[in-house]
Amino acid sequence: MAQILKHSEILREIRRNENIEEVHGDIINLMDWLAKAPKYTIFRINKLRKFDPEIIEVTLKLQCEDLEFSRIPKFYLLKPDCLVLERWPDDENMTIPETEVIVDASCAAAVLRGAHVFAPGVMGLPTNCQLDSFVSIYGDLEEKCKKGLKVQYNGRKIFVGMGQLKMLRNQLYGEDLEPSGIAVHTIMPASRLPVINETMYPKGDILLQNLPSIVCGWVVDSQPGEAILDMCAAPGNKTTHIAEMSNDKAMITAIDKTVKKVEKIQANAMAHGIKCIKCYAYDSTKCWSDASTGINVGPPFPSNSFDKVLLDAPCSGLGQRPLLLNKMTPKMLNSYKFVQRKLMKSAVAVLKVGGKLIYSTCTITEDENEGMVAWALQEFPCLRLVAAEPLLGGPGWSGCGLTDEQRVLVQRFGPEMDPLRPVDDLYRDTIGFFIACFTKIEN
Ligand SMILES: C[S@@+](CC[C@H](N)C(=O)[O-])C[C@H]1O[C@@H](n2cnc3c(N)ncnc32)[C@H](O)[C@@H]1O
Repeated sequence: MAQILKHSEILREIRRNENIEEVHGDIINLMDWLAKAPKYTIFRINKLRKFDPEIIEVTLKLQCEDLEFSRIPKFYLLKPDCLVLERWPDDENMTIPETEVIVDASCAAAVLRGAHVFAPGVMGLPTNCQLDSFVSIYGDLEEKCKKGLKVQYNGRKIFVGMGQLKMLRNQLYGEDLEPSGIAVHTIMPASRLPVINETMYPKGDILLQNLPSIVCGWVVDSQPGEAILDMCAAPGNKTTHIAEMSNDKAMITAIDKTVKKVEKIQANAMAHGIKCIKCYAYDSTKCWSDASTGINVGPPFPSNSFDKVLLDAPCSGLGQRPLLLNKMTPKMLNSYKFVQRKLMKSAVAVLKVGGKLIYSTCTITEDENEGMVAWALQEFPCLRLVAAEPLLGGPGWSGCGLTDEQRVLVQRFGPEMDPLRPVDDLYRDTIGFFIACFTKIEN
């Protein structure tokens, strides 16, 4: 349970309700939910390319034969740009091999979401293993397993799946060795999510993306000809989505802090066959200056420049699932709202009157979500909160500075069931995420 948060004081920072007794049960449920993988795998489909679902069907049928199962998981297009894959049926039995491979916590989390085990994540492997033998994959929950362990690991560990060994000890451990590539080919994660990945398609055709991130693109709803600023864009997963939604016809400006990060956005755009994105390495907290002449020369930009601004803010990232290990301290957790406020200030300045500002985070804390919305509405009287449509996630938390009328305008993706808006299981069993949408009514 709440062991995933090393610092129990963090619980108080997540939801600052004065009556902590009242919300304690909710927070414990939230921690349990965070520790598990979502029940669905989601891929974003590149609308600019033709998508062939048969590749997935054929792959799943082959896996089904290997596993000696009788049927494949369900999969379907939720929308033309969103593919949903369900889990392997629960009544099909999985065998658990005796040989144990120990992997680090982030690798274990990836396996639970259907990934293979890559060499740098392998902490322990017995000496007498055979290539292609079947192994059980365990995640080290305490970071106490020494790299290269030869014997059984007896620390706190969690079974995350079974697979087939593709590398031996001499390829994984040794001085001056920097191993790369797949060390264990995952066959069946403990979550029963299918092992399907982007490499089965030409680069840029499909992208593994969490459903709320895709919803965020739908909220931006980019149209051809619109001037759109993506203030915190790297690696460009939402930037490429909004470009694709506009059929590569919006005028998108993407910013991130460093040249390296901007190169990632450019590579992503190229793989997706997108031309309508201009990228800049810049500090978005300073992306506004009235001495500037226009948006085409890059930041800083004049006031009232963009039809839409996406502020997908740097955040504490506590919505990631499964969250198996977390080193966040209360001090770190408290630091994010300050940069978010600075970014919000620039976002409001460069947004046109009548324009749309979309604020999002992949975290669960009140301060970074409802708290930011309440702060922005108080700080910028020119802003009005509008419905972040399509409203697919739940309403914002109560007791966090928003009225019920305001709570239903935002989207909080989490396990809560709020009578203000029932939410379909598909949109509840995602990562923790938050989206709010504002419009600027005057200067
Ligand atoms: C949540 S991630 C963005 C993810 C991205 N929108 C996507 O969907 O692929 C936040 C990003 O904000 C960037 N960032 C943080 N502070 C920034 C600043 N002052 N100016 C510009 N970018 C910043 C980080 O480098 C990071 O890439």
